[in-house]
Amino acid sequence: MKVLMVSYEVYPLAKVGGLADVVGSLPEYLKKQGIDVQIAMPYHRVVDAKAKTIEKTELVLNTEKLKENYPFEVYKTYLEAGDIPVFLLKNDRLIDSDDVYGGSDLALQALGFSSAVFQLVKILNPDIVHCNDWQTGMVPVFLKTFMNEETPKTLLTIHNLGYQGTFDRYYYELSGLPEIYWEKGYVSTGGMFNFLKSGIVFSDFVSTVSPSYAEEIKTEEYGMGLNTLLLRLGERLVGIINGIDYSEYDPATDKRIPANFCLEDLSGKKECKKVLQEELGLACSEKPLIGLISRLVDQKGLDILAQVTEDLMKHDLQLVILGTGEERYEKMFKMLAAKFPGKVSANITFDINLAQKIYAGSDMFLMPSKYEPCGLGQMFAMRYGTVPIVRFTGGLKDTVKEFNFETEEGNGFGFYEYESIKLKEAIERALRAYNSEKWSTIVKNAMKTDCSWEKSAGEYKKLYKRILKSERRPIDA
Ligand SMILES: Nc1ncnc2c1ncn2[C@@H]1O[C@H](COP(=O)(O)OP(=O)(O)O[C@H]2O[C@H](CO)[C@@H](O)[C@H](O)[C@H]2O)[C@@H](O)[C@H]1O
Repeated sequence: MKVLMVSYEVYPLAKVGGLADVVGSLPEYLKKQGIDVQIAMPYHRVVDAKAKTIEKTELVLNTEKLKENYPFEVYKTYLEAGDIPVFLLKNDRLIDSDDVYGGSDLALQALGFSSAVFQLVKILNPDIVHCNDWQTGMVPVFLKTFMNEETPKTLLTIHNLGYQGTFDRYYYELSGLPEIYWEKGYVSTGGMFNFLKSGIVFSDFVSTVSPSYAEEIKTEEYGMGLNTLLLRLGERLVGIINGIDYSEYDPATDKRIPANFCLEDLSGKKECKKVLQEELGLACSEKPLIGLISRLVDQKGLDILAQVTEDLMKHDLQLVILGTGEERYEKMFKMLAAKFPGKVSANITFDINLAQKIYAGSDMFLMPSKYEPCGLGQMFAMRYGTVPIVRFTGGLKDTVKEFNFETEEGNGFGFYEYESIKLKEAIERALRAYNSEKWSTIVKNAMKTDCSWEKSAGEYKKLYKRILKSERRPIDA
């Protein structure tokens, strides 16, 4: 079975968030399941610094379905893990920024890229095209509109419904697609061209990154205006929990952390904490150290955290933040660090090595998300013996269970209602547990939680088979 995965982010070539982690690691595990996987992504400028070798191919992909042609040259590299071919689609006019999402015209860039992928599909001839997020939402539209018998089936994975890629109608006119799609509301919401919705309407199957989120997005509360459409998908909407790469992220062998450790010998974790405290100017002590690594955006529950930070500071604890995002949150954490030196460290930067040190050196990991399609942070944290404190929503609900002092089951702490008081109570429960004799049991339970890709890659394989067997989905289903 041949699968072409299409994504804007692929770790290590270009990473902004969790999308990169998933598309950078899942293919290796799919290959182990016997699937022939290839990847297509834009040739972002950052790729040059991350790829070991890049070769130019003879291929040029014309965006002939669009009103104007934006030729994409095709380069090729490989993901070291699993030796997976990656096609890099290059057009310097459209990809004109050092930042993955910093392009001067992101709508045109994504439209051009998707149209070029359509041409690439005709050349590579996969059985399934597996698209990811709004940036690739137009690929299924081009495929279904101009399809013949050989056209592959399509799967669109939603990593985050909060980002739909909505743009002015002007871009729909550039797409060269039939006006009837607009009239029927297949490609728009509220008078705007909506890339993600287009992808959902035109894909054969849609998946998201946890079973709970797959249920949640059918409701008004989480559906971001697309709940009715998602509900109508019925069996064609599937939730598969993400995994993390257990060979790359292994506390027993990870070279990015100051000392290695494992379930049987946790002494290295203490060393990681000490070095982290020293590096970040925190007082070296046994006090519980809470880490938070996140894009600093509303989704991540930072508004309810803001309401309780002062109260939390009354406790004997330390807090390390790593993130970038909305200015108000960046400012909030900087001010907190200034007010509580030695107790709070705010690192407003993007640094994957520091992230690793925080996952390994913290005692607890905070993720109070308003919504969370899957969440990888809590998985990395647990792998490194760091106990998650989460809001039980989406993938957080599927991976973290409240520790029960009687049965000694559970790998973390959490709360359901999106309220600051509930968050504060969950943190306080974790702090009490830290000072109890049960703490090492909780740490070990977290480390024993299986977040590896093996099982989920098997689920994707089953889904691909199901997609191949099923009828093509009519556009207006
Ligand atoms: N400043 C910084 N420096 C270094 N590393 C940083 C960083 N800020 C964030 N990261 C890293 O970026 C990744 C974030 O992944 P998440 O899955 O937790 O969230 P994200 O919202 O980006 O992903 C979306 O897609 C993923 C993948 O499907 C879903 O799990 C998730 O729920 C959904 O919101 C982690 O690897 C984290 O360590």
